[in-house]
Amino acid sequence: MATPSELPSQDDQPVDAENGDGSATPSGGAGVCGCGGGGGIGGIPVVDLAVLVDGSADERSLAIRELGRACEDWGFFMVTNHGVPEALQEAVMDACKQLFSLPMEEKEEHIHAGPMDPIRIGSGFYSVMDAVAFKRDYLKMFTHPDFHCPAKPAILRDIAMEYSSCTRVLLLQLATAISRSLDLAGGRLSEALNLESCFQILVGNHYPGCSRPDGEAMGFLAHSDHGLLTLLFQNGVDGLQVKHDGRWVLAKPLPGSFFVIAGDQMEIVTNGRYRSALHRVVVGGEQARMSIVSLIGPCLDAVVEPLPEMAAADGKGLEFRGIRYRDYLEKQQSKQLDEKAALDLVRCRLHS
Ligand SMILES: O=C(O)CCC(=O)C(=O)O
Ligand SMILES: [Fe+2]
Repeated sequence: MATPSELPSQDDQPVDAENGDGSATPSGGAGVCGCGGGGGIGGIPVVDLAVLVDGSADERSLAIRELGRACEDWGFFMVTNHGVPEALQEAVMDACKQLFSLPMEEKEEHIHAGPMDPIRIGSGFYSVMDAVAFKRDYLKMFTHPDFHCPAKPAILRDIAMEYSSCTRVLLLQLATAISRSLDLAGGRLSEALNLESCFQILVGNHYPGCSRPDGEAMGFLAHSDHGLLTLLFQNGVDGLQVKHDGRWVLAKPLPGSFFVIAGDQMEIVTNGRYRSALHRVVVGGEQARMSIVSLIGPCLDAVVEPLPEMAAADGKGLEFRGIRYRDYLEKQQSKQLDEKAALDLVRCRLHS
């Protein structure tokens, strides 16, 4: 359970990445360029996948440069025109909602699961404010290379399988473009991390609404994700915040977009050039918040270490030691969430 010091304080309030009228639009325009944000009004970068994949050669190379800047400056961006059907997103959200409302005995067998079990259902109390407890319920399921899914609700299986494969394609496309943004061949990251056998999980997060609309509390403590890339969408209730330039920024999605979050394996393999993004969830409104996460990491047996090209390129030497992703995951999952402390397990030297 979080201590009061983990609650957002007055001077820790997020900067709104929106335009003052409640809308969030890409600050640079989403036209032909693949990434419309990052400059101007300080918005979260926006990457247009259609431009990245199908644009002219010039448009693609500009989009890749801007994607690289988004990874370097934020480790967090939105992706639009991503090709994942909206109906599929709604279906997966709905199926997860059904799972959370099942009676306890229907979920029992997965509630006592350990961090490396392929299906886990749990609840985490993260904070208390004025005796009001805020809670996060979650479902975690491993979906690749082997697909696992709770038996109930029955509709979840096919939907989750489809959503998992659709979002895996998208995440692998982004990994290829990110590889290019590092001046490497498109397949370099995939080859180094054996992404053909990538580890993938789907996570459903549910933060129940609260009858005290003035209350605000942590739904999910500040952390970075353990994998390579995380894709996330929400049910229309804001709460996700990302740390940028030392300040918390409220993440407001463009309609139809996903958030993409760089994880710890991205930081290791790029030798710190693309750092994992610190993010958290602050909840407290009357409406329940839900988010659906699809995360890919390296193959569980891949030893993740800085690419030699990256270590040589910046001349600062190796920032991280190699580690098998499975070992990293086990260690990270068995510890209390503590911002980016898990990365210290593999840090060669603490940078200033
Ligand atoms: O609910 C959210 O928006 C964030 C969830 C998250 O950070 C996670 O599942 O790792
Ligand atoms: Fe996360």
